[in-house]
Formats: sequence, structure tokens, C-alpha cells
Amino acid sequence: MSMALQWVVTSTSLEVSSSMGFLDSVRDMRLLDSSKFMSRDFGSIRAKRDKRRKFRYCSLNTDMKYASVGQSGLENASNFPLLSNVLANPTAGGEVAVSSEKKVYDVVLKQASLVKRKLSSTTELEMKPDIAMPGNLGLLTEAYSRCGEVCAEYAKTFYLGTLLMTPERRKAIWAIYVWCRRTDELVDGPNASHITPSALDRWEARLEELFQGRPFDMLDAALSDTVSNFPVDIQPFKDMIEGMRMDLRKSRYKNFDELYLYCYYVAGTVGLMSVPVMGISPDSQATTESVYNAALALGIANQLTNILRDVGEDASRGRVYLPQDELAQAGLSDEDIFAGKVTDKWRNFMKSQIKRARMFFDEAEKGVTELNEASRWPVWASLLLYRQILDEIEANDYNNFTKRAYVSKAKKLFSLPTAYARSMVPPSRKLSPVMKA
Ligand SMILES: CC(C)=CCC/C(C)=C/CC/C(C)=C/CC/C(C)=C/[C@@H]1[C@@H](COP(=O)(O)OP(=O)(O)O)[C@]1(C)CC/C=C(\C)CC/C=C(\C)CCC=C(C)C
Repeated sequence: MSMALQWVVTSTSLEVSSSMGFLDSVRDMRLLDSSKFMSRDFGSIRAKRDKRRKFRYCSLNTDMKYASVGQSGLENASNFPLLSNVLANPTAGGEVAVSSEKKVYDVVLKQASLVKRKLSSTTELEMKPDIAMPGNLGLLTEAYSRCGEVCAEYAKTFYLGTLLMTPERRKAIWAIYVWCRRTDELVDGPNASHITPSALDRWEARLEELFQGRPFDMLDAALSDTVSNFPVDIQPFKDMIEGMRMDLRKSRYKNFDELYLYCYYVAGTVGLMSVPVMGISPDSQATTESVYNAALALGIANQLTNILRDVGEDASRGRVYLPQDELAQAGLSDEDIFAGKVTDKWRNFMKSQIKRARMFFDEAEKGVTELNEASRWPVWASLLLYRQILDEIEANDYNNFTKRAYVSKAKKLFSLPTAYARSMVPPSRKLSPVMKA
């Protein structure tokens, strides 16, 4: 059983004697031997925090009538454009249901105000964590290089892109990647059937420990160091675990609002974790909110694409990650999905789902240019590659039941220079409605 899994399934304390790697599926287990890096190897970390995050809200409904893409509602919280969700989700008692987008937006606002408070506090001691003390440096270097190896193993193109980043940023992104991969592996990996909600609670407790400077193993130690060096907040990490809990208890999504929340939890969070490390260009005139909004949108776009690509595969596990109300409106039901027949009704339904995913990609594209120059290429590359999966679903005549849409090696290769060319475009100095002086 994998290290992370064994820990969350059986552990009641941090004392685990195992020296196994964390992912069974990784070919070279030595790569993931975390035993040398148990928490006892480190003193506590006094994390320095210098958060400056603000977010901008954007709503993307398939019903374009209510779409508010490109609005900058976050500058004024009272302008929050809830109309579509109020219409979509009136509660039985006539009260207004709080939409998922509003919930996500609230997380974002809370973080933004936290950042502001931190920035205005000049008395805070900025201590380098003990984890980076001379005795630990070798282990830390090894921890990061293992994270890099895992990343190279699982996400080659992305890994190559990170090589363009500064060494500090690159290592930090690797550490975040590995934590996300391990978290996902808990519910999606070969041992997923052993995972219970309380196992996820233990994984979350372990997350809290590492944010306090008490990493459990060497891979956690890399992330522990990262969060002490970059203004990365714990909330998106906790929210990703929440997404995994949701996956355990839920296999249907009533409407897009529910699906949006799921997508935020499992993928939008990745955008929020990554931007503080990737950095915003010093030349950018965009609001921090708008950049975070784009990052959120990229995560959602990726997850929606992933869902549309994997309809057949998910159905074979009894899962339908599609809004039930929209299926019904299209004259479809779960039975049609399990039957796996491509009909005109299905094609039309898929067209609207693909359109929505593309809107999220469009929203994301607005923000990539605002990132630090060295971070743009990997983001463009991953965006272009993932976006093309939607084209492939179309090319398969919407048969995502028995055909897996994939981007050919040739197309992937062709996208890389395109991504590079786009990453050379500097942030616009001209003010647009989504930017402020
Ligand atoms: C440059 C870049 C892509 C950075 C992100 C690095 C990072 C920390 C990635 C973690 C990915 C991960 C392991 C997430 C766990 C949950 C999960 C599996 C989500 C799905 C990803 C695809 O997974 P998978 O490898 O299983 O896919 P395949 O089946 O092999 O196709 C998701 C669909 C979503 C992942 C979400 C992102 C990559 C969001 C990226 C957003 C940013 C980096 C923000 C960019 C900033 C702006 C301003 C646009």
C-alpha cells in the first residue's frame, strides 16, 4: 500500500515506521522513499507570510443570458452578480440559496483581506524556518529533487516548462504538484477503495501539521518549506481535500452550481495554489483579483474538460459528473449515458457543455499574460494542450462513451512553440475594463 494511503488509513499518530514510497504506480519506488524525512528530523518552522492575494469573481453559465464573464464584480462586494444562481436555486422556503460561485468568491475575499492585514503588519518577525537550517539543507534538496522526479514522471511537458522558471519557483511548483497528486491518488489511485472520510480527516490533519512546520515525510517537508517561502494559503489545500470527500459521498450533481463547486475543490484550487508561486509580472496592470480569477477559471476549465472526456469511463464506475437538470432539459437521463449511444440529443447536449468549458478557457487566457514571464510558457502549454481535448471530442463526433479524446503527439509538439510565442507577449499596459490603474 502506498505511503500516503497507509498513513491515512491506519495511522492514529504521526509515528509511522514504514519507509515505503507513496504511489504504488510510480515505477521507481526509491524515488519516493520518504522515511529519511519524517517529522522528527525537523524542528518547527516559523513560517514567514506575506500574502497579497485578491480575487475577482466571474460567473459562467451555459445560459449566456446570465453569463457574467469579464465582469469585475469583486471590486465592490455588493455588486456580486448572483442573479443566475438565485434564479436557478430558490430554496423551498423562498430563501435565497447561496451559490457555489458565491462560496468560492467568499473564500477568495477572505484570503484577500488576510493578505492585506499581513501586508499592513510591519511588526511580524520574518524568520527563516528551521527546516532550512544547515543540517536540514541536504535533506531538503533531496526532497525537492524527488518532487521534481515525480513531476517529470507524471507530467512531462509541464515538468519541462517548469525548467524555465527560477529554481525557487520551480521547486515550489513541484512540491505543490506532488501534494496534489498524492491527494488525488487517495481517491483515484489503485487503493482508493480503502479510503474513508476519516482517512481524509487524517490527511487534512497532516496538512495542518506541515503548514505549522511539522512535516511528516520528506515530500511534505518540501511543501512545508514552500509554504514558508511563498504566500500560499492553506485554504485551497483544505478545499481540495473537501473535493475528495465530495467524491466519496456523491456520484450525481443536481445542477451546474453543484458541479462548479466540485470543480473548484478539485481543480480551481490548483490555480489558487500556483499563482502565489508563479508570480504576477511586475509590468502587469491587472488587478490581483483578475489574475486569480483567471487561475481559478483555468482549473475549472481543465476539470470540465476532463469530465467531458471521461464520460464513458466515469459511467462504468457508476458516476455521472454532468448537471442532472441540464441533462433532463436536453431530454436525456442517466440511462442514456449508461447506454452510451451517441444521438442528436447527446450531440446537442455536448455542444453546450463544450461551449461552457471553452468560456472558462477564454476567461483563463486573459490572465496568463499577466503572470511572470518565466511562468507563462508552462501555463500556456498546459492550457493549449488541455483545451484541444475539446476539439478532439468534437472530432470523435461526441462519442465520449467508447472513444477517449486525446491530443496526438504531433499536435502536442506543434502546440509548444505556439505556447512559447504566446508567452513572449508582455502584459498589456493599456487599461481595459478588467484592469485598473
Ligand atoms: C503550469 C501548471 C499546469 C501548473 C499547475 C501545477 C500543479 C500544481 C498541478 C497539480 C495537478 C494535480 C495533480 C491536481 C490534482 C487534482 C486533479 C487530478 C485535477 C485534474 C488535472 C488533470 O489531472 P490528470 O493528470 O489526472 O489528467 P489526465 O487524466 O492525465 O489528463 C485537472 C483536470 C486539473 C488541474 C488543474 C490545473 C492544472 C490548474 C492550473 C492553473 C494554473 C496553473 C493557474 C495559471 C494561472 C493563470 C493566471 C491562468
